[in-house]
Amino acid sequence: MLQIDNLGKTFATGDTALANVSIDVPKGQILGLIGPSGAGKSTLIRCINRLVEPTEGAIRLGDVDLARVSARELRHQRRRIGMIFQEYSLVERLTVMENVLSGRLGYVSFWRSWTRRFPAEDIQRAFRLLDRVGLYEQANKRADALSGGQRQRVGIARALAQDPELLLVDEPTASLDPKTSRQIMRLITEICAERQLPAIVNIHDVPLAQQFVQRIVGLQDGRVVFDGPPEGLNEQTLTDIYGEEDWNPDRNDGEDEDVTTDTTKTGTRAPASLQKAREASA
Ligand SMILES: Nc1ncnc2c1ncn2[C@@H]1O[C@H](COP(=O)(O)OP(=O)(O)OP(=O)(O)O)[C@@H](O)[C@H]1O
Repeated sequence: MLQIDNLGKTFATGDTALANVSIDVPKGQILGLIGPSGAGKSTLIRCINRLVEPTEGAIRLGDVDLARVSARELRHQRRRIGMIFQEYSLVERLTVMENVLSGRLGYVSFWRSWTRRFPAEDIQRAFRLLDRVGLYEQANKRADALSGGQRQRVGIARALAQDPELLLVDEPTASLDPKTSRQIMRLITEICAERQLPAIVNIHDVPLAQQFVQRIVGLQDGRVVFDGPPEGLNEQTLTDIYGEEDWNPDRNDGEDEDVTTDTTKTGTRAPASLQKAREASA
């Protein structure tokens, strides 16, 4: 479905953010993108919808190479890609319904979008989506009256309103508490399964990724250093991705403690992040 081939990005500053990145994402697969700060996760997501121009490589969505399409064609192609953002990117003073309908803006005429007069079928679709994300009753509320989790549900419904073939999800839970984060990840994964939608989720929280995604790609310094199932993450592969000191949050908290083999808290020698993921899914 999505085929990223030998993708590279070097910024004008000379910083190489991505090098030789090749990833295929089949229909319905949810891929969690992990890696330390500066590894290139956002750049990869932004190259796919060409918010950042790739320096080399191909990004095929179906049979269209998004890296090669003209600016005019790109507007059309972007309708095929739904985006979900960390900070929701809602229009706060508009209602929930209006925010969801804004996902249809790429499909309606200039006049309709300017006057915000959407076809009846778009409104029906928006109600169905609000029902699916559990916000049917909130349709007429202003976005700024919602909780963070509810706002993210609006963001999900808006992305789906454009009937995308691919979801790009950038840190969807970074502003949410742990329970709401799990609810949002569960909703995204269920919806992807229902619609056979492929998704790339940029996610900092490794245990959360392990709990919900089917495949993990680890970036380090712009290169893919891990590509496999969540069970493939272990002390060695996490060290490949995050470096010697950085992948275990417990280790960072305690200056001199060596907690990678801490048996007091976990009762096992499993890396803490893996242990947390097991606990969360238990
Ligand atoms: N506009 C830019 N100009 C120059 N360099 C940039 C630009 N945007 C990103 N970079 C560089 O590209 C590299 C990858 O950055 P990117 O933001 O993609 O990383 P990231 O993995 O998303 O990090 P984080 O988790 O902190 O968001 C970094 O070295 C960064 O400094």
